[in-house]
Amino acid sequence: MTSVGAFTRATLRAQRAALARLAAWSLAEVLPAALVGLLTARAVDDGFLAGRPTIGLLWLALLGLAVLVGAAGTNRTYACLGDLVEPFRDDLLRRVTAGALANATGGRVDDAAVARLTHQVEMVRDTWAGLLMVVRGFLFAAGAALIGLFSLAAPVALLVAVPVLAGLGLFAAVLPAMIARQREYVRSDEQLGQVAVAALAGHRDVTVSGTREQVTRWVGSHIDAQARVERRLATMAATRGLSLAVGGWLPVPVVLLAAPWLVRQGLGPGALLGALVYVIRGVQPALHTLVQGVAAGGLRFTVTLDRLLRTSAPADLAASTGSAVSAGSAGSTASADERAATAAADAPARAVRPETSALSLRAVTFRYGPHADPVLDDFDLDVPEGDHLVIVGASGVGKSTLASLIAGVLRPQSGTVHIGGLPVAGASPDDLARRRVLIPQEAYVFTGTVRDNLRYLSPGMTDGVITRAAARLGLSGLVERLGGLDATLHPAGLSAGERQQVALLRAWLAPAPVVILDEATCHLDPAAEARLETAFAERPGTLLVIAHRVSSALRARRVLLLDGQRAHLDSHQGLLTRSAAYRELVGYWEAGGQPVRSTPTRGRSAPLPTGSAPRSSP
Ligand SMILES: Nc1ncnc2c1ncn2[C@@H]1O[C@H](COP(=O)(O)OP(=O)(O)OP(=O)(O)O)[C@@H](O)[C@H]1O
Repeated sequence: MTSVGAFTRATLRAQRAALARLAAWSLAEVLPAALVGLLTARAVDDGFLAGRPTIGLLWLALLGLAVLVGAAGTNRTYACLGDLVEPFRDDLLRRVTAGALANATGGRVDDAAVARLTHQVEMVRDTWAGLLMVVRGFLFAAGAALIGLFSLAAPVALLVAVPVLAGLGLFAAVLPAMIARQREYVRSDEQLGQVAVAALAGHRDVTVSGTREQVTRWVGSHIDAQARVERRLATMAATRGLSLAVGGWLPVPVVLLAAPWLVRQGLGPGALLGALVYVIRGVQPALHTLVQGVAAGGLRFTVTLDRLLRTSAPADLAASTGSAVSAGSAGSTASADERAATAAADAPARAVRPETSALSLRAVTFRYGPHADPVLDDFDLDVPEGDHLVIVGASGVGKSTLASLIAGVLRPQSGTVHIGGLPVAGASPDDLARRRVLIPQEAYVFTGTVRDNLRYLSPGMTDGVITRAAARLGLSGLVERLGGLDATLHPAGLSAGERQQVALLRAWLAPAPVVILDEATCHLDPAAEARLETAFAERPGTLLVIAHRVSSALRARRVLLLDGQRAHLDSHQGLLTRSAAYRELVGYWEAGGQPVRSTPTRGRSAPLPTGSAPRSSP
């Protein structure tokens, strides 16, 4: 990848002629700065102090002429700046566009990314222009002042040069740390933005699932991090002030303290005044502009250009993927998710990060209120990777509560829950979202395009993958009925079954390897339910189903029966043989009724056997 230094050097080399023109007009611009001290000294020593005010005024008139030449120079430097900056912007834009094309997946360019990058290019162009003017201004203005000072009084020039160089050295020494802090700032600013957008976009889910407190903590931790970074940045600003004090202000007392000695060396009062004018009007503002300009725009320029060059390096990308433009070949995060989903849609037998799909609950106790009976009491459960577990039990026994505890939507009062080795307590919403998707009985859809509803858990998913997944789940007809991916979906216009199918397709596309269906097919007919459940069982990862019909239990590898007093884990056949409660439950189902809870009291759940063999593909 091209570095910021290499890119700017190459740009400057390619624009030598424009740089030479800028330098020539800059010389004209700094003419007054070079002459101001000399002409002031002449006006005072040869004119006003010598009793010849006309001569003094003539010297000042000459200074006025120099100011006019300087103004013309300033005017022309801006025209030259355009010649330097516009080709720089064009180069960068070309590079960014080429990078976006190379990053395109499935023939689609990420429009939002291109818009963001283009905006950043404009920002880099502006800061580049500012930086050129600041550095050029310092070199010419401070150079002119020091040359003027030298020709007026060489010893004063030497006295001034020492603190100026010390101030510059101090600034140069802290510059790398400043760049690092600025980079940290940009990164944490971006992260906070992403977190805020995620929290805002999901506020309905957050409210519905009662996770407001966790999300508030999560956003709050990013705000605190941002505040810490800003404080560190402010400390750097203080160091900047120190270098300005040394380089810009120290020369004044140095010259004043040395004044008696300078006068003894034969320096007239006019020359002394002229020397101070060079320091106060020339060196000091030049240094101030340099330090402030480099610290603000320069740091932004370096950090933003660095990020642009990193994110839009078509050559590097082509090298890493073997092809500059090839469907599904780019190395971005979105395309990685897409590859996972493509694998899920096209080759269900292939594993999607199965190492993250095992579940375990240890000594979990949960109650809804401090004085309520525990819904789960000292409860243990192990679900191995790739399992297909159906949870059954009477209404109100705690099946949805268990699903919410596994998903991290509820937190137990005691005990631990792990998904793929990750402790659910304290996991961020992002971490949880990467591992599990929970579809409740009342599916969540929102007003927006069908595509946005389906990509809600997998942003960046291409239409091709969505269409293939819909076909795989037998939901192409639904997508067509809804008017296609571009059509706007109005939740009120959908039946409960259609809402469930949208949510199921969305869950299928999600990168999470653990899928929890909490009566998520209860509004579908048995045939549709069977088709969708079978498809989810073939999806790589672990599947948990809270059963609505006995047929779900027949399809599962294992069945977990919650009966209030005990929990039983076995195959459907095994439970039929061994558990009277299960036989009763199946009897209710077969009679077309809803099982009701028969045992209101709860005791310690029986320790459950921990199945170990992974589910095999049917
Ligand atoms: N938010 C809540 N506040 C207080 N109690 C609750 C809450 N949600 C559920 N409960 C109670 O917790 C117990 C378990 O409820 P849960 O919904 O987990 O059972 P379930 O087995 O999923 O029932 P169903 O099959 O009817 O959905 C029930 O007694 C229920 O009334």
